[in-house]
Amino acid sequence: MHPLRPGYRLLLDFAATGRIAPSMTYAAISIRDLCKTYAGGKRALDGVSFDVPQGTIFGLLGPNGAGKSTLINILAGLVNKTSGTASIWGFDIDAHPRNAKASIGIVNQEILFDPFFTPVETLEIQAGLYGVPKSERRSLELLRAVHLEDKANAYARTLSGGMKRRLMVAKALVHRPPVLVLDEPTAGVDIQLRQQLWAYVRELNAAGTTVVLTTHYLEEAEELCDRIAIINGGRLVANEPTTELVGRAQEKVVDVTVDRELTDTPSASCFERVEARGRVLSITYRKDVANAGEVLAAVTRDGYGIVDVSTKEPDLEDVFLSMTNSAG
Ligand SMILES: Nc1ncnc2c1ncn2[C@@H]1O[C@H](COP(=O)(O)OP(=O)(O)OP(=O)(O)O)[C@@H](O)[C@H]1O
Repeated sequence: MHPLRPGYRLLLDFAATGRIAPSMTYAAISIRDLCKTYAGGKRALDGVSFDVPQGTIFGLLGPNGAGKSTLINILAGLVNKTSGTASIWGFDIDAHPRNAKASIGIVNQEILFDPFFTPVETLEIQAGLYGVPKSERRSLELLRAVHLEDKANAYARTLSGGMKRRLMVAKALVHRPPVLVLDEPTAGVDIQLRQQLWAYVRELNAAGTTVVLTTHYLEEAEELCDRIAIINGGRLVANEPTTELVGRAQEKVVDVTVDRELTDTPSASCFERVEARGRVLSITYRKDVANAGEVLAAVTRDGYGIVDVSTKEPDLEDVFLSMTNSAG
């Protein structure tokens, strides 16, 4: 038996199977009534409660200053909460801080590592900090996974910004945490690298890792995340499957091309707004007030023939703005 730290015993189970054993009994992360008031009196979190289900890619969204980093830093053990509870992989962060820490890998917004170590040394040192035995380290495998194998022996200070960020991801994974948190991982990363990073996130998730990410790229959250929570001003304003959240945007736009130049702009009580350009009418309506058939019928009532119709589904940006505005 290895002289293991308590947290590492847990990790051996993951290492033995090569997969993270799912359990139906607890959420990957569970947060209840979490509050944080900073020393100066700023209330950054105000009674936040939610669960991150195991096996999901979970998006945590919110405008600048919403409290996302505060929440992640509490999970990481870097910020002390004022009240409430949080557990990671079933381990309460107060009662079992070591096991809780061993269960999570966090990629912070800031790039943090010693510029004089090489990537492979950086990962070996991190593995040492987590008590991962030498025989179970996989520094080169991780560097390959984040496309840095050819930089394994370069000084970290010579890496580009995108490479450093990928090294941060590899560093967060050395102890095989079942939960990976990425705090704004793609800020300042170009499109190609971003796609590589997301492809790797999807791979990790497919192998069983629960992923939590904060991002300002709403369309990415929409594309990647199974479920999205939105915080604003320290409060949770939404926590739903992505499809339901998007479905909650009530406004819909239908572009109608008519059979002749528009001489006047048709109006109807079911239209929220109308814009006319040449032969095209862009009509905004509320899904809870009217349907597309009623909107089109109103256009033909005005004597226009319809040549073409296209609709635009609301994206997360619309939902996000309407929710954060109404909560504010
Ligand atoms: N150490 C601190 N002391 C005092 N106030 C703080 C401290 N850290 C954060 N805050 C304040 O708490 C609030 C929440 O900040 P936090 O960094 O958690 O937000 P965020 O959602 O992560 O924002 P961003 O997307 O800009 O990183 C902000 O008003 C911030 O100014």
